[in-house]
Amino acid sequence: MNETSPTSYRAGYIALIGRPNVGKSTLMNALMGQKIAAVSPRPQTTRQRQLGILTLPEAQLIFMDTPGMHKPVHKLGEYMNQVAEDALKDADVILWLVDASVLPTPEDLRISERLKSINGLPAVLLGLNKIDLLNKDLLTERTDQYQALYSFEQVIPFSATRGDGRDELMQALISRLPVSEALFDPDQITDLYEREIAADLIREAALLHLRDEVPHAIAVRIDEYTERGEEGAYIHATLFVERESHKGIVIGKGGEMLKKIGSSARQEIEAMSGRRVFLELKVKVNPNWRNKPDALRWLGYYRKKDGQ
Ligand SMILES: Nc1nc2c(ncn2[C@@H]2O[C@H](COP(=O)(O)OP(=O)(O)OP(=O)(O)O)[C@@H](O)[C@H]2O)c(=O)[nH]1
Repeated sequence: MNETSPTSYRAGYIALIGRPNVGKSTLMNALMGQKIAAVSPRPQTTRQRQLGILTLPEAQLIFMDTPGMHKPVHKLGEYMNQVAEDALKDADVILWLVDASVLPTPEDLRISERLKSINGLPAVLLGLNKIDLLNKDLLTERTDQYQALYSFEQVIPFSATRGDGRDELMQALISRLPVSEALFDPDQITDLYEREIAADLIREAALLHLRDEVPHAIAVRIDEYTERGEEGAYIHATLFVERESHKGIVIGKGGEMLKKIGSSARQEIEAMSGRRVFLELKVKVNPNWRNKPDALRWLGYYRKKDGQ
């Protein structure tokens, strides 16, 4: 097969869906060979849709990493669910990821009901992730349990962290993309600007270091992102929390916590951007920001498509 032939090249969109914490961002980062999506052990790390563009000699795979589908409890939650649904309609193939190490949950059931309620969906593949945590004898049984949820075109067991099944997964996806020329420049790997990625990495560092009740109420705004030539980049960012008490927790005793968050985030941003970074963080209270449409808008959580 001639790899450059326009009649054999494939390109298209792959929607990654699944309940929070099943490994969508981990898979995307692993396939891309670099970190472009925030990953953390806490659910709902991914808030906005973002593209990961992987250009290979035979195909261009455009991954849409979507926020985990969950029951919305505030406006931000509603926004996140809407983003996920939009991605489904735009996709050429849907990859529904589940955590094979556990039984299907009520949230998985909700997703299956949602998919069944949308007409004219593209092919839906089941990605059984985290098989490294599953006893091999259980794989068939677990596959049956998930297949009972939806009539999938194909089931692919894999492990995003260990790499098992990754080639099969890639082949399954590529074979379902339309024959097309590349849709993005081969050098482009994401549609997010570096500063948006940096904001996500700072939020991720905060999620990793903080205790349960605070993290979801944190938003990050990049106030300044300046190139300083050979010296690297200077970034000033504000972490918004909902309560005065949370501000104290984020800053920590003698500023220790904020220092830790800043130091982890700086290392991640340096790895992502390939240059030195000077990072300054500040914490501000914006009460109940998750329920304020104007705050959501200036923090970037509006639906770009509708211009809302
Ligand atoms: N053991 C194991 N852990 C995994 C695997 N894939 C992902 N994880 C872990 O699962 C957790 C959640 O991963 P994420 O990639 O953030 O999950 P997500 O589905 O993007 O989550 P949201 O952003 O909340 O929607 C992280 O701690 C990952 O390291 C896997 O194949 N095996």
